[in-house]
Amino acid sequence: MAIIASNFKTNHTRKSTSLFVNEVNDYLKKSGIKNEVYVFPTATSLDTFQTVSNFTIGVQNAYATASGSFTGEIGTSQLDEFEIKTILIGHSERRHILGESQEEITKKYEFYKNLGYKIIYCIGEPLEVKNQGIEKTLEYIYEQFVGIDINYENLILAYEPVWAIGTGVTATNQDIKNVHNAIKVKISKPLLYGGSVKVENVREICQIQNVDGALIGTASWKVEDFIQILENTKDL
Ligand SMILES: O=C(CO)COP(=O)(O)O
Repeated sequence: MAIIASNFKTNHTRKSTSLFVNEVNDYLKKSGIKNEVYVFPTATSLDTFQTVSNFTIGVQNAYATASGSFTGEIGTSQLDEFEIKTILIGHSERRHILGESQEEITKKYEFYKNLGYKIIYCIGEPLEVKNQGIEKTLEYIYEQFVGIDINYENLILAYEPVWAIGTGVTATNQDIKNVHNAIKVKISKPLLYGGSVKVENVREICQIQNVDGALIGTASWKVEDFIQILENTKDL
C-alpha cells in the first residue's frame, strides 16, 4: 500500500483547496482504493473539511507552541480548531530558504511528538554534497537525524534530495535505491521519496525497493493529476 502525499507549498487558495479536497474525497470514496493519502494545504486554507474521511489533511509547518507571541507563526490552538494532527517537519525549503536550523527542527519535532502528531520528517542533501558521492551524502543525511527520536511510533520519513525539488530533475532509480536502502538499515520507518515525482514516473518510483510512497509538490497541484497519481499507484 503506497503512501501518497501532496505538498501544496505556497499554492492554492481557500476556495481551490476546498474544491481539490472534495474532489479527492469523492474519488477515494468511489474508487475504494487503499492508499494512505495526505494533503498539506497552506495554513490559510486549513479547514475542518467535514466530508473528508478517506485521507488526512496536515499542516506544512507550525511553531512549537500552543499560542503566544510569535508573529507570523501558528501553533496548536490554531491547528486544534481544524483537528489537524499531522505535520511536515524538516522540509528542505524550510531548512534552506527559511533558514531553520537542526536545533529549531529538533525542538519542533519534540514538541509535536509529545502531542502525538503524525510527523512526516524530511531529509535530503544539496547538489554539492551529492556530487561528493554516496558516503558524503549519507553522512549529511544522518546529521539531519541528530536530536530526532527515530523510534517515534507516528513517524514517516521522506527523502527529498534538494537538487531534485521543483527542478524537474528526478533522482535516478539507482540514486533513490542507494539512499533508501542505507536509511532503512538504520531506521525501520515508512520512507517516501520526493523530488520531481510526476504522474508518469510515480508508479516506477514507488516500486523501487524500500520506497513506501511519494511526497509530491508540483505534479500534485492539479487535482486531475493528483487523482491520476493515486490511480497509478492504487495496487502497490
Ligand atoms: O518538495 C517536494 C515535496 O515536499 C517536492 O516538490 P516537487 O515535486 O515540486 O519537486
